[in-house]
Amino acid sequence: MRRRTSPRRITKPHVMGPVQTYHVEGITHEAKGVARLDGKVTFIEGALPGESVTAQVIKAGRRFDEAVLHSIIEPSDYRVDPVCPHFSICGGCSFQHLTDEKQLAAKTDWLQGQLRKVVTTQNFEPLSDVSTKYRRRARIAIDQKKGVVAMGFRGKSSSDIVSIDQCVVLTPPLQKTFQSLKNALLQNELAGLLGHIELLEDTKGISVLFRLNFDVTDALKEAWESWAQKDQVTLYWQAPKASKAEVSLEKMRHYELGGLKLNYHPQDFIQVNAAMNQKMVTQAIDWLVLNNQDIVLDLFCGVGNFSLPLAQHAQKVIGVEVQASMVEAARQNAQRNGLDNVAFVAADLTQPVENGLINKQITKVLLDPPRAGAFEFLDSIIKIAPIQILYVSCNASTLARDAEYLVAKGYRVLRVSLMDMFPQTSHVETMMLLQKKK
Ligand SMILES: C[S@@+](CC[C@H](N)C(=O)[O-])C[C@H]1O[C@@H](n2cnc3c(N)ncnc32)[C@H](O)[C@@H]1O
Ligand code: SF4
Repeated sequence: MRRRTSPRRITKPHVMGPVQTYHVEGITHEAKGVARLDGKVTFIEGALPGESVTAQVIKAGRRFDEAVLHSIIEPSDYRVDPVCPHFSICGGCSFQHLTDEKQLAAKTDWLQGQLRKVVTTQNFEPLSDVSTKYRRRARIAIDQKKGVVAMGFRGKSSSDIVSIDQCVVLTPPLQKTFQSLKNALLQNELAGLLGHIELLEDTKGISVLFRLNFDVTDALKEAWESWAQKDQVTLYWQAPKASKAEVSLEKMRHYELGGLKLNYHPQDFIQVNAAMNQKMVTQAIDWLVLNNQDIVLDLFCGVGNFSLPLAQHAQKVIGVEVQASMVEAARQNAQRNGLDNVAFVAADLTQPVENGLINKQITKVLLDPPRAGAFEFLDSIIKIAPIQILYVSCNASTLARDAEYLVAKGYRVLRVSLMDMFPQTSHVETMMLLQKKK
């Protein structure tokens, strides 16, 4: 349990407007305290519900103002010390000053608001795991100004890179690699040649991908390969202007899920929270109550993260994914794991799809689209007429839009789960089960 904090003074630069006292009534999903002054809403970064604070308006709008916290007069019982020393300026996390339980409650309130048109239940089944040390993948920004190297994430209130020494949401092995990498890069010419760096931990170990803005000499590459060997890291180099790093078959990555082993290219999408991914996939199987009669369509399937586990419980699974290389990886993953009841199709689901996919024998559809949602494919789902649709979403507003359409076309929402895939941040992952009305 983290220590509750006492009132303290917080200073922020570049403020305008007088310091005023606010009573904070609520919190947004981006962790901004919501207060009212003379009837006008003010969002206060860093303030918590129930607190009395002083703050200064930095942006005055017609409908609302935005303010920065100046001091806390009366702190919330749920305020805790942030676990990361960079929290006040790093934009990577928004919620470290609030207890884990209240973070989840704030996200649940917000999600209920987003889904109010389609969901009547108050029971948003929570799914969570540890709240730090969970990120197995991170994209680190790097900048070099006047010889000083900054490595980290964009700031809370600016797009400047906040230089960090540690990041507590990364898995411990990635934290160690980050520190070693930073020490090695500080004095090294490679720092000036990089666009960004990607850190990745999976069952194969640790990897670091250097996204280059400029070419590197063979000598420099060799020096870095020695560093990588010493730190037991696999290095990948993405050349300037190349869309992806070139990766040989032996250098493909893999992660384990249940007893399955899934291969992927280091730049392919994988779920960043391994423990939550396992729980999410297990929950999907539970909710769909699959049997050997079920034919399941897994849309936006990636390298088969849901398709393969689903295939262990269904008669057949058909996965659909836009990236041909991921479809190929998914096929090989099925083969290597001895699953012959799963097929994969490469298709762009925002475009009209081949008729074979509109298959009336499909009993259940799982979809896990990117943030834009899946609106273009909804009419096809309605033609397929599955008895159940399991929608996994990383963007509640596109989920709300898509679910509203499905409800209007004859489905009802049976269950909703808020999956806390990214604790400390404002991101929310949702699972929704819809059932065809009789
Ligand atoms: C949120 S990820 C989910 C991947 C997979 N279900 C998993 O759990 O690892 C979304 C996937 O949709 C794919 N995708 C993005 N746009 C697409 C499109 N227009 N048509 C088909 N697939 C798409 C991406 O390549 C990515 O693999
Ligand atoms: S993203 Fe990492 S460095 Fe930034 S606030 Fe969160 S834990 Fe700290």
